[in-house]
Amino acid sequence: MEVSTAMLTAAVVGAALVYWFFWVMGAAEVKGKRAVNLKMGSITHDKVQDKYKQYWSFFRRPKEDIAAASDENKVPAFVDTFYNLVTDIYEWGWGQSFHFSPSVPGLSHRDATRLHEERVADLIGARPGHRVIDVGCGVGGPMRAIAAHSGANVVGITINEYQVARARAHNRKAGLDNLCEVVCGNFLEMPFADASFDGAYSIEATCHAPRLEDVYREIFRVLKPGGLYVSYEWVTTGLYQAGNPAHVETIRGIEHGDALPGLRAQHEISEVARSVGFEVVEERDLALPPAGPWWTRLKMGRIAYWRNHLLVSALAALRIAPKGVVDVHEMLYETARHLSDGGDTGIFTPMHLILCQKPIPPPLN
Ligand SMILES: C=C(CC[C@@H](C)[C@H]1CC[C@H]2C3=CC[C@H]4[C@H](C)[C@@H](O)CC[C@]4(C)[C@H]3CC[C@]12C)C(C)C
Ligand SMILES: C[S@@+](CC[C@H](N)C(=O)[O-])C[C@H]1O[C@@H](n2cnc3c(N)ncnc32)[C@H](O)[C@@H]1O
Repeated sequence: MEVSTAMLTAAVVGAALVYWFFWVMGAAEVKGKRAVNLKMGSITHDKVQDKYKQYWSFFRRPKEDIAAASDENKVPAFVDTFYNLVTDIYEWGWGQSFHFSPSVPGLSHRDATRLHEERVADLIGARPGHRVIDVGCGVGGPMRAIAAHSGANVVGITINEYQVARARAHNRKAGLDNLCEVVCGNFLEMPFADASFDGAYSIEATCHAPRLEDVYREIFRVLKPGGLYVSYEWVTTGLYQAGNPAHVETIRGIEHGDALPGLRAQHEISEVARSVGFEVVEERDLALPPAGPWWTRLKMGRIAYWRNHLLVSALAALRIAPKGVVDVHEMLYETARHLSDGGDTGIFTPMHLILCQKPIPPPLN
């Protein structure tokens, strides 16, 4: 082979490899969000690393400090920063639904996710003509599944402006913008009238509230009497021992890498629900057998993590992605380790289900 032919072949093969690495492999989980499109929400390129450092130093403090009265109002702002930093990486590496689900033999992750979401619609009896609120809606994966499955109108609320834009774009693309609406706001002070929703749900979102009672009280307020509310809560289980250093490290790791002001214990959830006026209809941990482990999806991704690390490092070096993206990606890698330790030991569950009803007041005589 002539030298020029060999060089040309090498160039073509090289170009094909780069294309495959960045554009084909770059779309790790769902086609549509590619590594080359990783932005960091509404943070400008030059501010990403600083914002990441601010986030990290806030959430790494002892949880008593985070919960201190003076800081409670700051939590939603840091949660907003967190979602600016992670939203694109989540979409790229996980999909449009930012939650876990029990693995189901024979079902893909996508189908198991959809099943976990449709369960919510069925539990609250969502149906055409109903107006349902999605508290902490992310980029709207669950909202679209629930609207499509039930025919109900769904209004999502998220603290993060970037997620609002992503969710609206996905709703339009899926042809569901007639049923799905997204609002930017704080779920601790929702911009909705009293008794304006027929049903409500939250999927792995209320764990971001410094005090669970504040968000549950708001949900109670906007629900119509008789309306049902279901939530998948992140909690420590009865197996967690506060005196066991390995347990403490796992739970602290989950809190730091997921913008959580402090995980609650499983038994606290129904106490809080009742304290704001709800009747508890059902409560159980969906992670318990016979459910398949929710954390295997995290473990199976080792090679994908390594590939993703190489990709984000290359993109940051080429200045296509902001420099801080590598730090954020490393933080998520560590978080995935703590989450799967939480699953292996059984000290943590992200799917403690609580189904509540707002009582109908007795008629006045
Ligand atoms: C409910 C919450 C988020 C839950 C999950 C959707 C996310 C928790 C940890 C995330 C991830 C960890 C590792 C990432 C990996 C290093 C990267 O290459 C690709 C994306 C990850 C898999 C990422 C995806 C989303 C999570 C599983 C919290 C915040 C309350
Ligand atoms: C892990 S994501 C889950 C998103 C969605 N439920 C899903 O399963 O795809 C948590 C969501 O809660 C939202 N959130 C956290 N704190 C909030 C607050 N104070 N007000 C409104 N939304 C909040 C985040 O912006 C994010 O959309």
